[in-house]
Amino acid sequence: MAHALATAPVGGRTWQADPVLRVDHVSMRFGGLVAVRDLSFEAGRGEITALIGPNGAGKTTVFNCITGFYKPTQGMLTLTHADGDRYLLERMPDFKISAKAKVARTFQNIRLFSGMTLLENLLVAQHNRLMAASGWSILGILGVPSFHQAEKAAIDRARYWLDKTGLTTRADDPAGDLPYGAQRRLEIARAMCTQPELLCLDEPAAGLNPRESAELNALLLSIRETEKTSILLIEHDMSVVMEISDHVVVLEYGVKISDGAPAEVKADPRVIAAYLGVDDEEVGKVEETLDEIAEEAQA
Ligand SMILES: Nc1ncnc2c1ncn2[C@@H]1O[C@H](COP(=O)(O)OP(=O)(O)OP(=O)(O)O)[C@@H](O)[C@H]1O
Repeated sequence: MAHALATAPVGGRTWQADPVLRVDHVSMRFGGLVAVRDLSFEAGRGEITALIGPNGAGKTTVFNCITGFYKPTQGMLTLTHADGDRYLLERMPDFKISAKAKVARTFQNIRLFSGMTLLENLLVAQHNRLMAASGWSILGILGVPSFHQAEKAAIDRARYWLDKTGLTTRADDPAGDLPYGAQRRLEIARAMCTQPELLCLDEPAAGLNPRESAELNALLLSIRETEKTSILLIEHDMSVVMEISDHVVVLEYGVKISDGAPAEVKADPRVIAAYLGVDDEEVGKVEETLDEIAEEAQA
């Protein structure tokens, strides 16, 4: 679903007109295993891009290359801020990717500070900015007004995200006491407190019930509309992918097999084959069947 936030499309592809992220010919090897092979795609600014594929397809490896956990064996990853500043992510250490390039991520397994309160978790996320504002403690100790302003802004931002994620009433509870779905929302709130240009979510709907999954969809759509944040997500839950994505990239065995709008990808025989576990030789049959269905629909 293309939407109003994107600029004029090139060849109908909004994500190519103004990409926040360009992945150019990226490969990642682990010894003899090629986890990602010659992968190229763009994620559009202000759009929700989904990276999908069967287990072991290389999705998390791509995330780890974008966020600096791994250095790709080959290829380029270019992040471009709205003001035009460019960052070559494959050349940057992970702490600079989050602090300077402003890429935030969540993980497949929740990684909150479970003994800290929700509010504390969201303030820790803003530690770098607060440390800089405190002149690495000196201005903070001296009680300089600019530090107090930064501290107040951090608390206001934390409260804003607690509100957006429906967690305000639990602000002073330990994060570990939250139900699973609420912990997932808190992780997203924590990432958003860093005011990212690109928010990377690794299976945000994993383990959620249908109601929580619908709440997640609403939250992600609201982040796109209100904050204009670009989102890249790995997701197995097709209801999430098809309902909220503007653009879907499909991997299988580390290779891109499809790239397009959700409706196009859903009808792509290679994607159907990958998901249904059809052998390569049978892809032709799947294609024929789809053609027949299309012809019948037109008749
Ligand atoms: N650090 C590593 N060392 C060796 N092999 C790895 C490493 N990380 C990933 N792999 C391998 O790379 C391939 C892709 O794994 P990856 O976790 O990226 O897939 P995925 O698409 O995220 O899978 P899932 O949906 O199950 O999370 C797999 O064969 C995996 O075993």
